[in-house]
Amino acid sequence: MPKTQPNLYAFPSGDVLAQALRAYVIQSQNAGIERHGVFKVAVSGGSLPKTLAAALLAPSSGPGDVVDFSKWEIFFADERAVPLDHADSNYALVKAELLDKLPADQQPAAVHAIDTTHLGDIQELADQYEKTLVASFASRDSVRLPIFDLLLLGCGPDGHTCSLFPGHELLREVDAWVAPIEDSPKPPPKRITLTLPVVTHAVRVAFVATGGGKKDIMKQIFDAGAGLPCALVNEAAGDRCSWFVDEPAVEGVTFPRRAYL
Ligand SMILES: O=C1O[C@H](COP(=O)(O)O)[C@@H](O)[C@H](O)[C@H]1O
Repeated sequence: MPKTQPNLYAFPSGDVLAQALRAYVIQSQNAGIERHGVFKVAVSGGSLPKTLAAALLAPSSGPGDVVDFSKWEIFFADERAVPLDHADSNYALVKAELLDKLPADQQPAAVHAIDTTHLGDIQELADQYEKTLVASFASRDSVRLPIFDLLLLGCGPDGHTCSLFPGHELLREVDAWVAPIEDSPKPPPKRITLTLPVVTHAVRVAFVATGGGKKDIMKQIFDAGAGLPCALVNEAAGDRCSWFVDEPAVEGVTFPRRAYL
């Protein structure tokens, strides 16, 4: 069977990107709710939460354009081993950008932050977060991998995503759902992350990358296929993977763009 390609959607402005991202997330939300009554989504930190908030907090334009946070079960694609109110915490960022801005009747069904009693032992931190996934996605014996409805990911300027870094041995992890990393090249060094098999098994994976600072790595990911973590996701997920980028981020990239309809 021929391998499918990821969808590369490039937009002239952040506003247009946010509108398309909103439509895509709502489509994914509705499919998840239809499938199992909730929407199981994992989010990243970095630059993503701000763009996501711009997309999701916009007023609804009609009955087909409804973000129903009360059906959302939110997980973290990766997290830093810091307290939940620390400036480096991905949870703190998502809370400040998005969760704190939701009205009382639109609080998510669940927000799965890390259990901070395990900050000193990141293997334990990862194990505990994996147990959180097991509790939501059924037991590890009956489900080989959790299948998220959607992963909302960023792409670092080195091609990392989640806390999966180029050339790191964690890219070869095949068993664990959640893994610790002690030597992240980007600070802080201690983190936990969803593993590559979990990322690539999601129903949908969406990357958001904006700004000219990403154009060199985007060329490597799309035109050179250089074995970078983001490129590995593209390769394994194919057309289940969609990129929402602005024009500066893909300047010089020859990989064909698709129109977002
Ligand atoms: O360290 C991290 O970086 C990536 C990418 O961040 P960005 O600011 O370049 O978009 C992010 O997706 C990840 O969650 C975070 O822990």
